[in-house]
Amino acid sequence: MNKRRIEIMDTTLRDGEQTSGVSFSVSEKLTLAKLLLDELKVDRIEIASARVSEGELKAVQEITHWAAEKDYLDRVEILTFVDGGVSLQWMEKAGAKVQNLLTKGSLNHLTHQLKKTPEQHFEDISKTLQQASKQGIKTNVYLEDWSNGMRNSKGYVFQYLDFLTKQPVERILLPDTLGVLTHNETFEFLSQIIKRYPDIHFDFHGHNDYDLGVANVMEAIKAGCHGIHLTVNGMGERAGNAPMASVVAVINDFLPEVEIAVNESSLYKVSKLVSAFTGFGIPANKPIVGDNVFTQTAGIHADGDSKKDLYFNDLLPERFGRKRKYALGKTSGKANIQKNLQELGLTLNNEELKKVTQRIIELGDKKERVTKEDLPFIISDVLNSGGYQQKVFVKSYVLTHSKGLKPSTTVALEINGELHEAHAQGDGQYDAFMNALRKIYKSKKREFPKLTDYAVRIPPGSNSDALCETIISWDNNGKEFITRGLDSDQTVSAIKATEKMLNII
Ligand SMILES: CC(=O)SCCNC(=O)CCNC(=O)[C@H](O)C(C)(C)COP(=O)(O)OP(=O)(O)OC[C@H]1O[C@@H](n2cnc3c(N)ncnc32)[C@H](O)[C@@H]1OP(=O)(O)O
Repeated sequence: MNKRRIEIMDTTLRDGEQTSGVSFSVSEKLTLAKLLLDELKVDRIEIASARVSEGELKAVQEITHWAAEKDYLDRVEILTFVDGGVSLQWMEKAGAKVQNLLTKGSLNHLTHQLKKTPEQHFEDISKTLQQASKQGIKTNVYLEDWSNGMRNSKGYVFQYLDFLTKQPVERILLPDTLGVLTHNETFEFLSQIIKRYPDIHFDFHGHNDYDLGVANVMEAIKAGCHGIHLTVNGMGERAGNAPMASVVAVINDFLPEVEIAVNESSLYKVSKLVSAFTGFGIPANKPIVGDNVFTQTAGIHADGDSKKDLYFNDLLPERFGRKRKYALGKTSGKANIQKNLQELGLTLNNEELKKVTQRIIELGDKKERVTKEDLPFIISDVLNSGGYQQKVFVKSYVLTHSKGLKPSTTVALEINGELHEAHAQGDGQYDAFMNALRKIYKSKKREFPKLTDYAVRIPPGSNSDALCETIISWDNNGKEFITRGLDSDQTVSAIKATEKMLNII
């Protein structure tokens, strides 16, 4: 089958940055631009609105400098305004070569915001296009509020498109600016336009106000659109834009007639990086990239998977560089526990398995979070079998915190019956504690894992706000795991989580 190639334009760095509270630094924008084009392999990126700030200008200059060396300038776009050439001067300074000119796609916006007639607007646009051509800048044109335009002032939209399709324009960008379209309307409106102008390249830009972003993008492609606009993690103003990872999976799995260049296996990495740069956590249930989306929780599901992968769908985690997990909690059955024991290389007989399952269900009932790494401790406790022997003990420590002096600690650690002591300073008490441990492990030439995430919370369901839980993620030579500690003192709960880690590596 001859596949239809669709362009993916990522606008995380422009529309995504319009998420309230988000601002990328210059180096973050450059890092993401490189990752999006070189690794995720989107076709184009929109990286800023013109005129925004000095910092934005600097970021765009750095990206265009890099893009020029790679011959990517045609793939790097800037949102500009119909402002008598001010945005174009900004583009010149920034070294950018493609503008996405923001114009009015509804009579409502044109009349009330710009206070112009269609003829005046077209005249202004025509002058901007001529100026751009003189400067060697290519133009795509946004019809802002186009979706409402199609509902309420269709005559204006077609009058404008008749004008625009005769202008020196590369692509026409059709945004559902307020995320109001249904999937049926998206298909209907775009079909009408694409049939009328079959030789013009149209992009669709979907917002997610009704959670219809992905569905609308799908309909836009079916209607014959040539490009779509997406953001990583669905970042963007209000409810955000159509999210990259979900749309890519939908195209790959449900639209076999369509071809895209995006590299599925990089989606998770890019998503994590955007989350780290923006401080916007990825919801655990966000398709493809959320923490929980490849975790089976119900005992029946784990059982079906053990027998014949019965609860798998086409979204195999390995496609996205991820792994299937089996959660432990009150809906666990024996099969969940078995799956986790296999990973840890542990075996239990049927009787033991029942007892451990029962304890995990009890803990789940109390809203306690149980991780795979807790299993050895639970087994040891439940079976009191002596089968699991704790090897490493944090025997004693002193932590100091004082004004004007660096926090410091002295730690005594018992490893396989041998006592070690170390003293260290750090940026905080826990950092000092970790530095002391690192010293001991270095002197013993033992590996020490990297801490990759650290979260503190009051455990859900806990009646006391004096109790605190620290959940730490570790990476030991590519093997990732999580440990938890519970205490009334935040640092002590982190130390307890760390002691568990020392007994796992
Ligand atoms: C599709 C989208 O998401 S659109 C998002 C576009 N990007 C942004 O707005 C983010 C960056 N914006 C900014 O930094 C600022 O708004 C600037 C620099 C563009 C303008 O700032 P200010 O001069 O302070 O104006 P302010 O933001 O209050 O108002 C916007 C002005 O632009 C005008 N305007 C609105 N749309 C357009 C357009 N497509 N082209 C030109 N001017 C426009 C408005 O009518 C208003 O003009 P007025 O002050 O003469 O009434």
